[in-house]
Amino acid sequence: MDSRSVSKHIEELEYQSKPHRLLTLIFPLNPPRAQVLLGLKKRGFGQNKYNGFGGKVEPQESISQGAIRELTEESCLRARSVNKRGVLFFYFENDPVTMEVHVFDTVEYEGEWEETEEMAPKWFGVGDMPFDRMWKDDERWWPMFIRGKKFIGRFWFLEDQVTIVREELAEVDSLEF
Ligand SMILES: Nc1nc2c([nH]c(=O)n2[C@H]2C[C@H](O)[C@@H](COP(=O)(O)OP(=O)(O)OP(=O)(O)O)O2)c(=O)[nH]1
Repeated sequence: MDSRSVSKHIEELEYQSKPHRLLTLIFPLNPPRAQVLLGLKKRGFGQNKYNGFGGKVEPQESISQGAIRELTEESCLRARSVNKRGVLFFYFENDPVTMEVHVFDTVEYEGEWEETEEMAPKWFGVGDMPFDRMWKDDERWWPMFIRGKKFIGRFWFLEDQVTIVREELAEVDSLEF
Protein backbone atom coordinates (compact mmCIF):
# COMPACT_ATOMS: atom_id res chain seq x y z
CA MET A 1 0.00 0.00 0.00
CA ASP A 2 1.30 3.46 -0.91
CA SER A 3 2.33 5.24 2.30
CA ARG A 4 0.64 8.43 1.03
CA SER A 5 -2.73 6.68 0.94
CA VAL A 6 -5.15 7.56 3.73
CA SER A 7 -6.56 4.02 3.66
CA LYS A 8 -4.95 3.10 6.96
CA HIS A 9 -7.57 5.28 8.63
CA ILE A 10 -10.45 3.17 7.42
CA GLU A 11 -11.04 0.19 9.67
CA GLU A 12 -12.09 -2.35 7.11
CA LEU A 13 -9.76 -5.19 6.27
CA GLU A 14 -11.34 -5.83 2.90
CA TYR A 15 -10.86 -2.18 2.06
CA GLN A 16 -7.25 -2.02 3.19
CA SER A 17 -6.23 -5.14 1.29
CA LYS A 18 -7.33 -3.76 -2.08
CA PRO A 19 -4.83 -1.96 -4.31
CA HIS A 20 -5.34 1.78 -4.44
CA ARG A 21 -4.66 4.19 -7.26
CA LEU A 22 -3.78 7.64 -5.89
CA LEU A 23 -5.25 10.48 -7.92
CA THR A 24 -5.71 14.22 -7.60
CA LEU A 25 -8.53 16.52 -8.61
CA ILE A 26 -8.17 20.30 -8.40
CA PHE A 27 -10.65 23.10 -9.06
CA PRO A 28 -9.44 26.68 -9.71
CA LEU A 29 -11.95 29.18 -8.27
CA ASN A 30 -12.07 32.84 -9.18
CA PRO A 31 -11.19 35.02 -6.19
CA PRO A 32 -14.74 35.53 -4.81
CA ARG A 33 -15.32 31.79 -5.38
CA ALA A 34 -18.27 32.48 -7.68
CA GLN A 35 -16.91 30.60 -10.67
CA VAL A 36 -14.97 27.41 -11.21
CA LEU A 37 -12.77 26.39 -14.12
CA LEU A 38 -13.71 22.96 -15.44
CA GLY A 39 -12.16 21.09 -18.33
CA LEU A 40 -13.93 19.01 -20.93
CA LYS A 41 -11.82 15.85 -20.99
CA LYS A 42 -10.76 15.07 -24.53
CA ARG A 43 -9.38 11.55 -24.08
CA GLY A 44 -9.04 8.54 -21.78
CA PHE A 45 -10.91 7.83 -18.55
CA GLY A 46 -13.88 10.21 -18.23
CA GLN A 47 -13.69 11.34 -21.88
CA ASN A 48 -16.37 13.92 -22.83
CA LYS A 49 -17.11 14.72 -19.20
CA TYR A 50 -16.50 18.07 -17.52
CA ASN A 51 -14.24 17.77 -14.52
CA GLY A 52 -11.61 19.48 -12.45
CA PHE A 53 -7.99 18.87 -13.40
CA GLY A 54 -5.91 16.00 -12.12
CA GLY A 55 -4.47 12.57 -12.57
CA LYS A 56 -2.16 10.01 -11.08
CA VAL A 57 0.28 10.99 -8.32
CA GLU A 58 3.86 10.24 -9.39
CA PRO A 59 6.08 8.19 -7.04
CA GLN A 60 8.48 11.02 -6.16
CA GLU A 61 5.96 13.77 -5.39
CA SER A 62 3.55 14.64 -2.59
CA ILE A 63 -0.17 14.52 -3.33
CA SER A 64 -0.48 18.33 -3.39
CA GLN A 65 2.57 18.56 -5.69
CA GLY A 66 0.79 16.13 -7.97
CA ALA A 67 -2.32 18.34 -7.99
CA ILE A 68 -0.25 21.42 -8.88
CA ARG A 69 1.63 19.57 -11.64
CA GLU A 70 -1.54 18.16 -13.20
CA LEU A 71 -3.24 21.58 -13.15
CA THR A 72 -0.38 23.04 -15.16
CA GLU A 73 -0.17 20.08 -17.55
CA GLU A 74 -3.89 20.16 -18.28
CA SER A 75 -4.80 23.90 -18.13
CA CYS A 76 -1.46 25.80 -18.13
CA LEU A 77 -2.41 27.54 -14.83
CA ARG A 78 0.29 27.56 -12.13
CA ALA A 79 -1.10 27.25 -8.58
CA ARG A 80 0.88 29.08 -5.87
CA SER A 81 -1.09 27.39 -3.10
CA VAL A 82 -3.77 24.73 -2.82
CA ASN A 83 -6.34 23.79 -0.18
CA LYS A 84 -7.21 20.18 0.48
CA ARG A 85 -11.01 19.86 0.43
CA GLY A 86 -11.89 16.19 0.32
CA VAL A 87 -10.98 12.59 -0.24
CA LEU A 88 -13.17 10.40 -2.43
CA PHE A 89 -12.96 6.64 -2.86
CA PHE A 90 -14.44 4.97 -5.91
CA TYR A 91 -15.13 1.26 -6.36
CA PHE A 92 -16.17 -0.15 -9.69
CA GLU A 93 -17.90 -3.48 -10.17
CA ASN A 94 -15.46 -6.16 -11.39
CA ASP A 95 -12.46 -3.90 -10.87
CA PRO A 96 -10.21 -4.74 -7.93
CA VAL A 97 -8.58 -1.30 -7.83
CA THR A 98 -9.89 1.36 -5.45
CA MET A 99 -9.51 4.89 -6.76
CA GLU A 100 -8.48 7.28 -4.01
CA VAL A 101 -9.02 10.83 -5.24
CA HIS A 102 -7.69 13.80 -3.25
CA VAL A 103 -9.74 16.92 -4.01
CA PHE A 104 -8.27 20.44 -3.83
CA ASP A 105 -9.22 23.98 -4.67
CA THR A 106 -6.98 26.90 -5.50
CA VAL A 107 -7.64 30.64 -5.47
CA GLU A 108 -3.97 31.56 -5.90
CA TYR A 109 -2.80 30.76 -9.38
CA GLU A 110 -0.94 32.48 -12.20
CA GLY A 111 -1.06 32.44 -15.96
CA GLU A 112 -3.83 32.26 -18.52
CA TRP A 113 -5.70 29.02 -19.01
CA GLU A 114 -5.19 27.32 -22.36
CA GLU A 115 -6.68 24.31 -24.06
CA THR A 116 -4.32 21.33 -23.85
CA GLU A 117 -4.17 17.85 -25.39
CA GLU A 118 -6.23 16.50 -22.50
CA MET A 119 -8.66 19.29 -21.52
CA ALA A 120 -10.74 22.10 -23.04
CA PRO A 121 -11.26 24.51 -20.08
CA LYS A 122 -14.36 26.64 -19.50
CA TRP A 123 -15.61 28.75 -16.56
CA PHE A 124 -18.92 27.86 -14.89
CA GLY A 125 -20.88 29.53 -12.08
CA VAL A 126 -20.49 27.35 -8.96
CA GLY A 127 -24.29 27.13 -8.74
CA ASP A 128 -24.68 26.37 -12.43
CA MET A 129 -22.70 23.19 -12.90
CA PRO A 130 -23.10 20.88 -15.94
CA PHE A 131 -23.90 17.86 -13.76
CA ASP A 132 -25.49 15.99 -16.67
CA ARG A 133 -22.00 15.95 -18.24
CA MET A 134 -20.03 15.14 -15.08
CA TRP A 135 -19.34 12.04 -13.00
CA LYS A 136 -22.55 10.98 -11.20
CA ASP A 137 -21.13 11.40 -7.71
CA ASP A 138 -20.15 15.04 -8.26
CA GLU A 139 -23.61 16.47 -7.60
CA ARG A 140 -23.59 14.70 -4.23
CA TRP A 141 -20.46 16.34 -2.80
CA TRP A 142 -20.42 19.60 -4.77
CA PRO A 143 -22.78 21.38 -2.27
CA MET A 144 -20.24 20.67 0.51
CA PHE A 145 -17.43 21.84 -1.71
CA ILE A 146 -19.01 25.22 -2.50
CA ARG A 147 -20.00 25.79 1.14
CA GLY A 148 -16.32 25.52 2.05
CA LYS A 149 -16.74 22.23 3.95
CA LYS A 150 -14.31 19.35 3.97
CA PHE A 151 -15.62 15.90 3.15
CA ILE A 152 -14.88 12.20 2.78
CA GLY A 153 -16.96 10.11 0.41
CA ARG A 154 -17.10 6.53 -0.84
CA PHE A 155 -19.07 5.59 -3.94
CA TRP A 156 -19.70 2.13 -5.36
CA PHE A 157 -20.37 2.12 -9.12
CA LEU A 158 -21.65 -0.59 -11.42
CA GLU A 159 -19.46 -1.53 -14.38
CA ASP A 160 -21.36 1.04 -16.49
CA GLN A 161 -19.48 3.76 -14.52
CA VAL A 162 -22.80 5.62 -14.19
CA THR A 163 -24.98 3.78 -11.69
CA ILE A 164 -24.15 4.32 -8.03
CA VAL A 165 -25.36 1.39 -5.93
CA ARG A 166 -24.09 2.55 -2.55
CA GLU A 167 -22.61 5.71 -1.11
CA GLU A 168 -21.22 7.14 2.11
CA LEU A 169 -20.56 10.86 2.36
CA ALA A 170 -19.71 12.93 5.41
CA GLU A 171 -18.43 16.36 6.28
CA VAL A 172 -15.28 16.26 8.38
CA ASP A 173 -13.48 18.87 10.45
CA SER A 174 -10.03 17.99 9.22
CA LEU A 175 -8.28 16.04 6.51
CA GLU A 176 -4.95 16.03 8.36
CA PHE A 177 -4.61 12.37 9.22
N1 LIG B 1 -15.13 14.65 -10.40
C1 LIG B 1 -14.74 13.37 -10.45
N2 LIG B 1 -13.48 13.07 -10.81
C2 LIG B 1 -13.15 11.79 -10.84
C3 LIG B 1 -14.03 10.76 -10.52
N3 LIG B 1 -13.36 9.59 -10.66
C4 LIG B 1 -12.09 9.90 -11.05
O1 LIG B 1 -11.16 9.12 -11.28
N4 LIG B 1 -11.97 11.25 -11.16
C5 LIG B 1 -10.81 12.03 -11.57
C6 LIG B 1 -9.57 11.83 -10.80
C7 LIG B 1 -8.53 12.28 -11.81
O2 LIG B 1 -8.45 13.70 -11.78
C8 LIG B 1 -9.11 11.85 -13.13
C9 LIG B 1 -8.60 10.51 -13.63
O3 LIG B 1 -7.25 10.61 -13.85
P1 LIG B 1 -6.63 10.30 -15.29
O4 LIG B 1 -7.00 8.90 -15.66
O5 LIG B 1 -6.99 11.40 -16.22
O6 LIG B 1 -5.12 10.37 -14.91
P2 LIG B 1 -3.89 10.86 -15.76
O7 LIG B 1 -4.15 12.26 -16.26
O8 LIG B 1 -2.68 10.63 -14.92
O9 LIG B 1 -4.00 9.84 -16.90
P3 LIG B 1 -3.28 9.79 -18.30
O10 LIG B 1 -2.39 11.00 -18.37
O11 LIG B 1 -2.59 8.48 -18.23
O12 LIG B 1 -4.43 9.83 -19.27
O13 LIG B 1 -10.51 11.72 -12.92
C10 LIG B 1 -15.34 11.11 -10.14
O14 LIG B 1 -16.19 10.26 -9.87
N5 LIG B 1 -15.66 12.43 -10.10
